[in-house]
Amino acid sequence: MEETQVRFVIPASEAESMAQKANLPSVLHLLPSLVPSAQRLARPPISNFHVGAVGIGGVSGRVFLGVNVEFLNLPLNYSIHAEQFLLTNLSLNAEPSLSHFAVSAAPCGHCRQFYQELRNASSLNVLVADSDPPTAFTPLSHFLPHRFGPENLLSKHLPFLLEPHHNGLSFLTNSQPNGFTTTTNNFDSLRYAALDAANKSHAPYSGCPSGVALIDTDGNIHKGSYAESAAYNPSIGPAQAALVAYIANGGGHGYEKIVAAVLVEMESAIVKQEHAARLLLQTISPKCEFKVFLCVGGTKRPSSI
Ligand SMILES: O=c1ccn([C@H]2C[C@H](O)[C@@H](CO)O2)c(=O)[nH]1
Ligand SMILES: [Zn+2]
Repeated sequence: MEETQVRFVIPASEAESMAQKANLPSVLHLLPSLVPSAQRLARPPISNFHVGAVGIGGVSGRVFLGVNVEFLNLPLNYSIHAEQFLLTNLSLNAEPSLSHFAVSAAPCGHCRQFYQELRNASSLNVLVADSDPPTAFTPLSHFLPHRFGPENLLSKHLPFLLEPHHNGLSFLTNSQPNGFTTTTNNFDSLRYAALDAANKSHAPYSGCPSGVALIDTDGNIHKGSYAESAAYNPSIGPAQAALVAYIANGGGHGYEKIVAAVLVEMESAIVKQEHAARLLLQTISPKCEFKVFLCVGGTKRPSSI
């Protein structure tokens, strides 16, 4: 597969014709064949270990890519695993479920845990493409038996990760901080994009949803929603999620093009993203102007829509 053909989201019809052209019986067979192309899109300047994950949306049949992303000069736990990138990519494209994915190396324990957030976690099919011939698709429950997951903490009637919901957040009146002098004239769009991302955030454990929106020098906005794990630590922060969008939307090789960022989180939040998000964004793009807007509303348990 030529690299130029591969994007982070492949429409279902295109995936089908790619499978046909490659003489593959179905799009499921295409997933492992795209793994090497995904690996080439990874950004691991610390490990130089390229991980690629390729999954198929359970509803649309679109094919989604995920790659690992590491950040120089930051602690390792700011990194994004390819499997986390993949789920974030589905989320930002409003794909409500994942049925199969292929990945270049066995998913680590942290990723096995993160995938427990999906309603179909046990029957999600995983193919590890590092052996020749590759192993067959195998249910995630094989990789993580006796799991800890959302059911340990929450009712199963609540929306799971990727399932549509709205957190009911809105801005405090006069929430524009004094002295915010963004050089972009799309500032209001940035603020509302971050609010939209916060409203889509999956934060049922803390009740503290949040979202980040970035703007680049071309005026493109990239937004990401905070997504929690029942086991807390595998959660993905809103700035990481927005960087997934930046990369998946074809943002440049580096991050210097990111000129401004807005975080929206709740005034009453007991889990705050502000410091971690600022540290991440200003480390990778030192000139990035970073502001926080507080919001109110929301319920501890998001409502399904
Ligand atoms: O399940 C895994 C395990 C590791 N990595 C990445 C994280 C880091 O960037 C590099 C080395 O661990 O590989 C993943 O993307 N997925
Ligand atoms: Zn992992």
